[in-house]
Amino acid sequence: MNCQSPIVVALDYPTMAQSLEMAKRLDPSQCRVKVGKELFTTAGPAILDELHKLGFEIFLDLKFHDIPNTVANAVCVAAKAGVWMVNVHASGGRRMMETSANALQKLDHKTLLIAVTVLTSMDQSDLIEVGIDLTPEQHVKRLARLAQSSGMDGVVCSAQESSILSSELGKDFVLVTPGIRPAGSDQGDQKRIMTPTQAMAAGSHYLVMGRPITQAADPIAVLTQVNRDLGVC
Ligand SMILES: O=C(O)c1cc(=O)[nH]c(=O)n1[C@@H]1O[C@H](COP(=O)(O)O)[C@@H](O)[C@H]1O
Repeated sequence: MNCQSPIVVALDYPTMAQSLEMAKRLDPSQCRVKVGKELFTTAGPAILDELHKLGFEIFLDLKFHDIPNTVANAVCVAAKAGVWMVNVHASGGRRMMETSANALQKLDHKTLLIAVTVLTSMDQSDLIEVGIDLTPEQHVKRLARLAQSSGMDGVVCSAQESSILSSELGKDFVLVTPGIRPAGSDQGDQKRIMTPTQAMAAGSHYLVMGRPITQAADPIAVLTQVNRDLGVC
């Protein structure tokens, strides 16, 4: 399915049934979907088959962070399952990312390999508590440069960093941005947020949206409006 929309809907549900109920209301030409830790832990790899059968491209968001051998093998299993995108934590370091990128290159699968920089739920005070005396933007830049030179296709960052990363790392380096909130929607636990239109103008390639769509009274209306505002679909 060739999807023109940059929206990736986060299917953060506690059961496979609930996630499939939402997926069946969505149209794979209007969005991609993300399977994260909650859904994968309850449903296992079977959820990937079910969503593929419905025609969706899938971002498998398990944020792998472990020794190089373990992460590279996990990334390859994900690629063989046919997912469109998979992610690891950039803070796992160069050898972890390079080993994963090299292992993936040997396969015949075109899965995008993306590194998480600084979680969008974190601000400067959270970084200080874990021993990082940099602003979120400085730390994102450092990790994104490391990710790029380690062979990653792109990074997960907040849209607040998209503009600077786009100009420093080039327009082809994929920027996946969660923490997307249409004007007036609940911020929840996200700290570094932007609206969909602002995020695209800043240089984001893909916008991850969960609760603003999945918890809405009419999820399809929200998705349709966002796509319309962005001039796609
Ligand atoms: O890798 C991610 O997808 C991710 C990284 C990050 O820094 N922040 C972040 O929110 N996410 C994911 O993006 C989704 C955001 O969901 P909402 O806050 O409900 O829109 C969740 O599924 C998070 O797990």
